[in-house]
Amino acid sequence: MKVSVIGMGYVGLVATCALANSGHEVIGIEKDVNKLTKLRQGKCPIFEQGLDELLQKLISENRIAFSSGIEAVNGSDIVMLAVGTPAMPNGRVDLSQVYGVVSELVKVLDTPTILVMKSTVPPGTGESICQRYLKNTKVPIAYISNPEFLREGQALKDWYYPDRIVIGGDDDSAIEQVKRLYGDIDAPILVMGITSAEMVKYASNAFLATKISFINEIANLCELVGADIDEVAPAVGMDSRIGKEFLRAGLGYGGSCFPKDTKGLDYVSVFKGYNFRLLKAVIEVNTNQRIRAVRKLERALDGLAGKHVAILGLAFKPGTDDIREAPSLDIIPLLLVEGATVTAYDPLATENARKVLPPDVKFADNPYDCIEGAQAVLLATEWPEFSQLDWLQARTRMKSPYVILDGRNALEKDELNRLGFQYYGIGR
Ligand SMILES: NC(=O)C1=CN([C@@H]2O[C@H](COP(=O)(O)OP(=O)(O)OC[C@H]3O[C@@H](n4cnc5c(N)ncnc54)[C@H](O)[C@@H]3O)[C@@H](O)[C@H]2O)C=CC1
Ligand SMILES: O=C(O)[C@H]1O[C@H](OP(=O)(O)OP(=O)(O)OC[C@H]2O[C@@H](n3ccc(=O)[nH]c3=O)[C@H](O)[C@@H]2O)[C@H](O)[C@@H](O)[C@@H]1O
Repeated sequence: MKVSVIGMGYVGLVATCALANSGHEVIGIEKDVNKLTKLRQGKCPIFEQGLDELLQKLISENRIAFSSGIEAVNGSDIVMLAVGTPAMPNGRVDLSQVYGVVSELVKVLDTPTILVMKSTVPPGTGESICQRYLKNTKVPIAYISNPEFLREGQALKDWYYPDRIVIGGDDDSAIEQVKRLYGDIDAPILVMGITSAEMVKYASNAFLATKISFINEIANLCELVGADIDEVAPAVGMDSRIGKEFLRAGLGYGGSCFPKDTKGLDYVSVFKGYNFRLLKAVIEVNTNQRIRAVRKLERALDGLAGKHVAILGLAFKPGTDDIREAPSLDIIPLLLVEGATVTAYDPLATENARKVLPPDVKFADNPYDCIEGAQAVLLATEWPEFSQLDWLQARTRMKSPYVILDGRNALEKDELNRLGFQYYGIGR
């Protein structure tokens, strides 16, 4: 099939490469000329294991193309939208990129097509687009909601092996065409109304965020009653009705989607006159989890003023250079405000973090230099290299009282205590 994908962010680029790799004729459309130049050279603007290689292979085999002009969509069987839907400060979803593209599309399209919404948009958006933009177009444009569930760091695997494919629409022929798009993927395909498909995406992210905030609350309680979350969480998760995934306690969820989608769904609820209390609590617990970490450091160091804290890990999770809504970005400014000195290290995300963190943060080239002279280490992202660190050597680089706050429960507590550290985890 001939497919245009608009927006070469994370999702758009993965979709473009994966669809081209599946044999579709794909053109990726991006308005940011810097990104476009990189893409044409075979360089991904984001880090994702295996994506650079796939992009280069597709370019060398002439199986992928990029354009900055939206007119390139003409002749496509499917036009897929993967532009950003960021949160506004009040939590409302900023749909300006989506509406901007849709209003341009209806002007330039001169061949019938199917508009497939990959971006995460609040329930009701698709119906509103159909009413406002797709009623009296020059050529017929069908609308399909097709939310994406991939995770950063394993995006290609998630694309090819999804748990389900959700197709929301009411045009049978368009639904069949979109099913063909995923013809090589072996997964259940669920067809439903447009608004239900949009809700599936928000409900899924909100539920996963709820699991994380729930286990964080249990971990906080474990600390008070003397239980160990490492023993509790796996045993709880073994109940197949609960499931073992997303029960890792830590500094709370970050990333480009859970924070914005939970706030976005809460905004929709308020707007519709519904008080989604549980969701509000999930968001509040997530914020508090960062603050609790700062307070733990403050107690362990007997105040933060004049103390040196080393931060290991800046990305919102390992395997990515993405720092959007990362716990480190909330915690570091709090430490600075309390008068601490901060050094930081991340194997991939330093350059991205440097652009947004205050200038007084010092960045190290390796974990040992980061730890040098620090009284406390906060492990904020569970990169494997941190668990494999020579902690004995690390201790010789630190100063008393040798505090480790393991914000991801990724380190060997007993071993670190044996080496003379004051170890603190989350609920262990
Ligand atoms: N990042 C992720 O892991 C996932 C994201 N999503 C959803 O996918 C959507 C996209 O997310 P990201 O890829 O992270 O977004 P992003 O914000 O990183 O990228 C969006 C891209 O669209 C481009 N763009 C905006 N307007 C354009 C226009 N008129 N013409 C051409 N290009 C245009 C921007 O320049 C940018 O490169 C969001 O709705 C997000 O919620 C869904 C699942 C996973
Ligand atoms: O809508 C999206 O953008 C995507 O959001 C998440 O994917 P992603 O943000 O890439 O990352 P996750 O692996 O889900 O982790 C999100 C955050 O939760 C945290 N987390 C995750 C699991 C856990 O048990 N505990 C925990 O604190 C991670 O550290 C990370 O900060 C979802 O997992 C995807 O299904 C979804 O498509």
